[in-house]
Amino acid sequence: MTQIRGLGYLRVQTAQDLGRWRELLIDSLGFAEGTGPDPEGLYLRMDERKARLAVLPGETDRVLSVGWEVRDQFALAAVGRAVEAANTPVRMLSQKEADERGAEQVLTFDDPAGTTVEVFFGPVLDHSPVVTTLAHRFVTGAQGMGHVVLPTPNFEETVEFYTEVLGFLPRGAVRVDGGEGPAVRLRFMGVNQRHHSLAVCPAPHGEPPGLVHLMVEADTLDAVGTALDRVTERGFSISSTLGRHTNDKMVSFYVRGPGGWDLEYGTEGMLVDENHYTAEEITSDSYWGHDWSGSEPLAAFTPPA
Ligand SMILES: Cc1ccc(O)c(O)c1CC[C@@H]1C(=O)CC[C@]2(C)C(=O)CC[C@@H]12
Ligand SMILES: [Fe+2]
Repeated sequence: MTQIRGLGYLRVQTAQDLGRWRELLIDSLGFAEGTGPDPEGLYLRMDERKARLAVLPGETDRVLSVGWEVRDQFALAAVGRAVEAANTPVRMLSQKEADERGAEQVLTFDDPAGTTVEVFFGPVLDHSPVVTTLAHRFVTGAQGMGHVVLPTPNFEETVEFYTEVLGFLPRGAVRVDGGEGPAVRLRFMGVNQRHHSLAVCPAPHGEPPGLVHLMVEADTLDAVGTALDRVTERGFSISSTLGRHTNDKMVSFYVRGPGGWDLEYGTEGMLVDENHYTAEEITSDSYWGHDWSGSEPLAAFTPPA
């Protein structure tokens, strides 16, 4: 049994205009503005948490850390022991660093792809109303913040680490090789009723930004449709049109953010019942829609210049 309860937060660095990020995240996708220690940073709320997403100014566009939540200090200690037993060095963040992340205590280590993982307990709440420009709610709670798709240059090792060391449950796969030659799969993994909180995707170069997409879920199709109108009006590039996925049944679209990775914005994701679920291989990403033909190349898959 995994100790990890869900995706808790995501911290990214950006070299791009924070005003443009604001147009995307707050004005279009309906994130609520939160607060945090960096006066130049953008802190986004989805619920009663202080900040679920932090976009912080820096030299390059890259993921700073992916934050996974555990129940309490005992679960955090158990994760620390498991990671150390796998010969991966771990470090406890300082009080100041934990405060910056809005958590009581945070453990950090690198995954085999080089992504900085943070595991935390005791998220700090902000009880002020979550004021969004879409008048909707984000689906979080026991399903966590959403899901991330991480690129990795050493796929098998990365999947083993998340499943065998951190205890993520396999939640199926999709072949991305066109069916010929050696199988190349994108693998989905879950830790709660959300079908996947994590997917890992083979990427040859291990290039920044170290992220393929972040998915967040809204409670209504109207919020998703309205968000799609807004990103289109504001001239953001639509990586994929609206469609319904075959595995998690999510209706979503993908929009390219200023950082070279996508935000997937969806609704109607299924709830997995672990008593009956088995990991399946899907042969199409969607029942309908999800036309990727207009997508600009993802930074994570673009070879270094
Ligand atoms: C297949 C699928 C199901 C549920 C999801 O939340 C989800 O993001 C995906 C992946 C969608 C998409 C794909 O299938 C083809 C390969 C793609 C374009 C990528 O390289 C990243 C997203 C992938
Ligand atoms: Fe996704």
